[in-house]
Amino acid sequence: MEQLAFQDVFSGDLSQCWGCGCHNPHGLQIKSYWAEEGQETICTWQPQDQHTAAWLNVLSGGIIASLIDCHSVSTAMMVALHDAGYAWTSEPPVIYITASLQVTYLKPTPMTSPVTIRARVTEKGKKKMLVQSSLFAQDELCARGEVVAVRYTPATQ
Ligand SMILES: CCCCC/C=C\C/C=C\C/C=C\C/C=C\CCCC(=O)SCCNC(=O)CCNC(=O)[C@H](O)C(C)(C)COP(=O)(O)OP(=O)(O)OC[C@H]1O[C@@H](n2cnc3c(N)ncnc32)[C@H](O)[C@@H]1OP(=O)(O)O
Repeated sequence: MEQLAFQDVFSGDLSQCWGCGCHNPHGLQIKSYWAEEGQETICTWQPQDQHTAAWLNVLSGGIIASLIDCHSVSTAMMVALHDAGYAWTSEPPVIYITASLQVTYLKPTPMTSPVTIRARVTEKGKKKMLVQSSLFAQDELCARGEVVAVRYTPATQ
């Protein structure tokens, strides 16, 4: 049986996210998994020709930022659920959104092979989490990310 990804349990609006919504046909449709339950997460994604920066075989920095954003916020949400003792395999009862996103581009990222992002939560506050990540291509570290994810409470609640 295929392994369940974090994004497979998002439905409704969450499943339409451009970076990670599994029901957005125009989006990146990333899939995130535990590398180590409750601690580290992993996402592997294959770039397509249209994701190029101006040079052929160099991945767009904006796409890299989106990959890091979505994988990191998904990680924050799943770590929050894990810490609260909830199963993460059904629609999440808490939502995190991006408060800040910082990307450091270390090397051009090639597009001929999949990129892999590994993330972990390095600081936990009552309402916010700091998620640090590394993006690799062909086993080389090409970018680093730092995302502040904040628990989102709709105004109507
Ligand atoms: C905005 C509507 C979003 C609708 C939600 C829909 C979908 C959610 C999406 C995804 C969830 C599903 C899967 C995950 C994957 C996808 C990732 C994509 C996510 C996005 O693409 S989403 C769009 C871009 N995103 C925004 O559109 C945010 C606009 N913005 C705001 O909505 C507010 O700005 C908010 C909520 C961020 C904070 O507002 P707030 O009132 O809750 O914050 P508050 O003041 O209470 O702070 C609480 C603690 O966060 C710290 N804090 C706050 N802001 C900070 C910052 N910028 N940097 C560092 N720390 C910060 C404070 O310092 C305090 O920290 P401490 O607790 O330690 O004092």
